[in-house]
Amino acid sequence: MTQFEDITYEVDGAAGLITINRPQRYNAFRAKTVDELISAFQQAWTDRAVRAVILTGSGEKAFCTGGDVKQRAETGDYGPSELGRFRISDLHKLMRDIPKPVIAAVNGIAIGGGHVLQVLADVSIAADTARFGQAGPRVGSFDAGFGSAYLARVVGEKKAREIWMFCRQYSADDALAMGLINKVVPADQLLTEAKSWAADAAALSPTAIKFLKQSFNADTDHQAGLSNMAMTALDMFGVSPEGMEGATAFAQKRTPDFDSVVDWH
Ligand SMILES: CC(C)(COP(=O)(O)OP(=O)(O)OC[C@H]1O[C@@H](n2cnc3c(N)ncnc32)[C@H](O)[C@@H]1OP(=O)(O)O)[C@@H](O)C(=O)NCCC(=O)NCCSC(=O)c1cc(O)c2ccccc2c1O
Repeated sequence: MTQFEDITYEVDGAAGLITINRPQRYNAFRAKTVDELISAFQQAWTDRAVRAVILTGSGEKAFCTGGDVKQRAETGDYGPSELGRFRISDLHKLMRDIPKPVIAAVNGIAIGGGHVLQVLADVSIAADTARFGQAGPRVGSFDAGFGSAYLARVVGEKKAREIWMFCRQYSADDALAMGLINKVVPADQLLTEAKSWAADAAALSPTAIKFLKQSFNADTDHQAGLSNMAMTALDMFGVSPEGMEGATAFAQKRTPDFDSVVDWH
């Protein structure tokens, strides 16, 4: 089994269990974390014993809080990576393409790029203590690819626009009511519940599930092109004065002053 630094990966019954393990940063991801997540999802794809993948976060506070904003404030990027590029877009596509159900077990706050991961999971089960939301415009970032377009498919245009344009946080019950997640359970039952969903999937035809997942995806696969363009834009915006003001303000624990740096054209 591959040893990882930022995540853990184990096979538990029919489930490939991937846990983001950076609790000191509320399970925010850096480039290395994303490399490791890709590697774990690829292992799960080819392992016949794995019939569903569970994605969760370590500790009780956070599922994943997206990009590591402190790292970005320090270096303007998400740090070194195996292939020399930040592969979050590849991870998004992999979560969609892996022909097995991806179950997000949301154990705490899912925000920013961490929220996008739970949106892209095939199903999401949340602890009653979990919270949900987007944060990009607060920290000089955005996901104008799957993070916005696919979210709108999940919760509808009005709600998706509210989520991104006001950066509020929502409870697990709110998330369930808007169709953002599939089930809420007491926090101490979260992993048991997610594993039982994986076991249920394991009793079904793998090929039928593969065709169904590919069919569901086909209707939104064009969003991958949008995602490529959005990530190119984000690379440029992230290092702009406005993008950096958001990250720097977060790292310095102050309110961002976007007015002083915005380029109104
Ligand atoms: C998540 C919070 C709302 C929690 O607030 P709370 O008050 O409960 O806790 P603290 O704020 O005190 O946080 C505890 C502790 O964790 C650190 N931390 C939390 N989140 C992050 C993070 N994302 N990066 C680094 N560190 C984090 C926090 O600093 C505290 O540490 P101390 O040492 O001070 O104790 C709140 O923390 C919050 O709003 N967090 C930031 C959420 C956020 O803005 N996420 C990033 C959005 S941008 C993004 O995700 C993104 C995704 C992509 O896919 C990209 C792709 C390409 C380019 C850019 C991308 C990108 O930017």
